[in-house]
Amino acid sequence: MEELKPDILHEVIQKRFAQANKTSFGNALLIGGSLQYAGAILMAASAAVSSGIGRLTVATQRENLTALRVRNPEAMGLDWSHHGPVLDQVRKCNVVLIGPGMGESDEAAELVRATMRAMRPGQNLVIDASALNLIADHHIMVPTDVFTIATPHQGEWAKLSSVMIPYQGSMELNDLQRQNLNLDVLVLKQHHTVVLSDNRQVQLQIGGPYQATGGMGDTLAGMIAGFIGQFAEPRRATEAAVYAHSAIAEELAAHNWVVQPSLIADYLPNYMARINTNL
Ligand SMILES: NC(=O)C1=CN([C@@H]2O[C@H](COP(=O)(O)OP(=O)(O)OC[C@H]3O[C@@H](n4cnc5c(N)ncnc54)[C@H](OP(=O)(O)O)[C@@H]3O)[C@@H](O)[C@H]2O)[C@@H](O)CC1
Ligand SMILES: Nc1ncnc2c1ncn2[C@@H]1O[C@H](COP(=O)(O)OP(=O)(O)O)[C@@H](O)[C@H]1O
Ligand SMILES: [Mg+2]
Repeated sequence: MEELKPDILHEVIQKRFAQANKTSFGNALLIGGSLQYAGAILMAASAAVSSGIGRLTVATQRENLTALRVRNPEAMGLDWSHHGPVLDQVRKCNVVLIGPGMGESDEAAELVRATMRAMRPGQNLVIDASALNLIADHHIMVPTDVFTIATPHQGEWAKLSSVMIPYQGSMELNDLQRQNLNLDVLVLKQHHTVVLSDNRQVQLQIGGPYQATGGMGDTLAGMIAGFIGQFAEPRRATEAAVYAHSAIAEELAAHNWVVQPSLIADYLPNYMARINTNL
């Protein structure tokens, strides 16, 4: 399979134009974070903010909103139990990330279903973690007219696609199920993650076991949403985020036994400036 190369970063990460304002860099909505898994959506939010998204709203369980405001005052917050305002925001933004730390309650399933129904052509949807399991368990249809990116780990992909882990080495099988599930891009996370889309299959050749820690995927999901929100062409933006996430981890691993996912978000603005400076 073709290697995902660093060229993707130069292609995707574009210098900001002088007259730009926050509306020039996307409007993202992140949905997730039950009481038990609040950290997942907070890590995703930090990653999206650090990536440079123009505007960010997080819909989460009410009790998590104070932590969100303390950790990322840049983000706006919504109580996810009020579907009306959440769905209004779904319609306004150009990218939605749903799933990190969402949990698998019936209420969470209802919100996944309602979000999918509210989305319109031209919008982008990143589906991660609990949302993938909810889609599988509740037979929720992924919309065909929205650009969708799924980011499962191998356990989540086995459940969603019925391609069991020993068979996931077959890109033919994975890609067939990607298409059957109406997914435009499949980011199948593992050591050397693969990214599958129409007529293109690439594999990451960087990164390592210093990334094997909870929250690493939540951080990647926030980066993908942040990159898609502000850079043209969602497939390339996804690939760039996948590359940058592991490249930063690899840099940090030179001096750190384990790479804390939050540290990746902290280093992201510096890493991006080294790819393409705004000066
Ligand atoms: N701080 C927070 O708030 C955090 C919150 N988080 C959030 O919590 C939610 C639940 O996440 P989770 O980690 O409890 O279980 P989850 O990923 O659903 O796995 C379930 C089972 O699948 C398997 N499995 C797992 N990985 C696999 C792999 N790579 N390859 C193959 N199989 C794999 C494994 O089953 P086993 O193989 O052990 O039978 C595992 O027990 C989710 O929304 C997430 O975003 C986390 O991000 C952590 C930090
Ligand atoms: N041994 C490894 N080598 C390279 N990358 C890894 C390794 N282990 C985990 N990762 C990366 O860490 C992330 C884990 O994602 P995920 O399982 O969704 O974590 P979480 O849900 O806890 O945030 C993925 O991007 C995966 O590729
Ligand atoms: Mg995950």
